[in-house]
Amino acid sequence: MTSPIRIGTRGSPLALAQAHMVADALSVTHGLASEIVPITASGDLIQDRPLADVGGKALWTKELDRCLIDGRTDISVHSMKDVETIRPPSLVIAAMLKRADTRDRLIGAASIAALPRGAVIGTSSPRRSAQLLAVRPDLKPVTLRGNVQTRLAKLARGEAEATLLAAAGLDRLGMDIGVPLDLLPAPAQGAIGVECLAGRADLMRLLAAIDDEETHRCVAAERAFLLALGGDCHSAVAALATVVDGSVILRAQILSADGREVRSGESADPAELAARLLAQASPALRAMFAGP
Ligand SMILES: NCc1[nH]cc(CCC(=O)O)c1CC(=O)O
Repeated sequence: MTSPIRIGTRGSPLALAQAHMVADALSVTHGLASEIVPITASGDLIQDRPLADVGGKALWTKELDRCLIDGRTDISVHSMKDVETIRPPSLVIAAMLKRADTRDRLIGAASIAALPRGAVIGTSSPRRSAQLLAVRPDLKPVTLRGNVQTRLAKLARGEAEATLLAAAGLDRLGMDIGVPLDLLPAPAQGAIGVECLAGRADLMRLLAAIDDEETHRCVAAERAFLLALGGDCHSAVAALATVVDGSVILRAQILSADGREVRSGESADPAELAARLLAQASPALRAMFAGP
């Protein structure tokens, strides 16, 4: 390939940092030049409401997908956590970079236990608020949207006393803040995916060389679990796969919004685990999911 590879990305500082990581990998592995093409996603324009209320994960990918399909970009770089489980059939996630720290970090207190009674916690993630409420029912989750910098600015202005952010994102931004928590993360947290047109065999070959197979297998298992649950952006779902003796083991949980019901389990089979947790769940929790 002679012309630089055009890398479509969202324009937030985190998204740009991730796009540069993919550009570096292509440069190191193949000596290839690339060009970063920032694209505004509809999700970036909506800052005042939880995303779950305005259209979900497609808000992050729709414009990037359009650019690939129209040939304005060659590849898209995504936080895999923000990518819907069902993708357009003409696109394929051809590579995932080696996964970073999968944990959340708490910012604003030394631990969950150290938070003052009734503390206001800024997060728009149903998973994070349910997991917090499961251990501290007195806490008051409030919506806190925007990119990492925006959320931290809102925190500094006193919109909340504390917040949870992904360690991977903070690390990629060079922000050494917060304390890691041992909560089970969102499916695919910490993984960066590279997508291209399924018809571009030339690109798929290049991307295969920067793919981290273990990350890819684990994220695929976490996404298979999400797909089998039939969850949407309102459902609180956590999942983390690891490779143990060559096999993928998935640990996962589904939670009610108030954190009073938590169904957890472990399996080598994502669909089996989804079916098992749904079978254990109360009718109200099960109703949060479309099911297998
Ligand atoms: N939903 C926003 C989002 N998507 C991916 C990351 C962090 C990076 C990652 O998980 O790879 C973040 C920010 C956050 O949750 O703190």
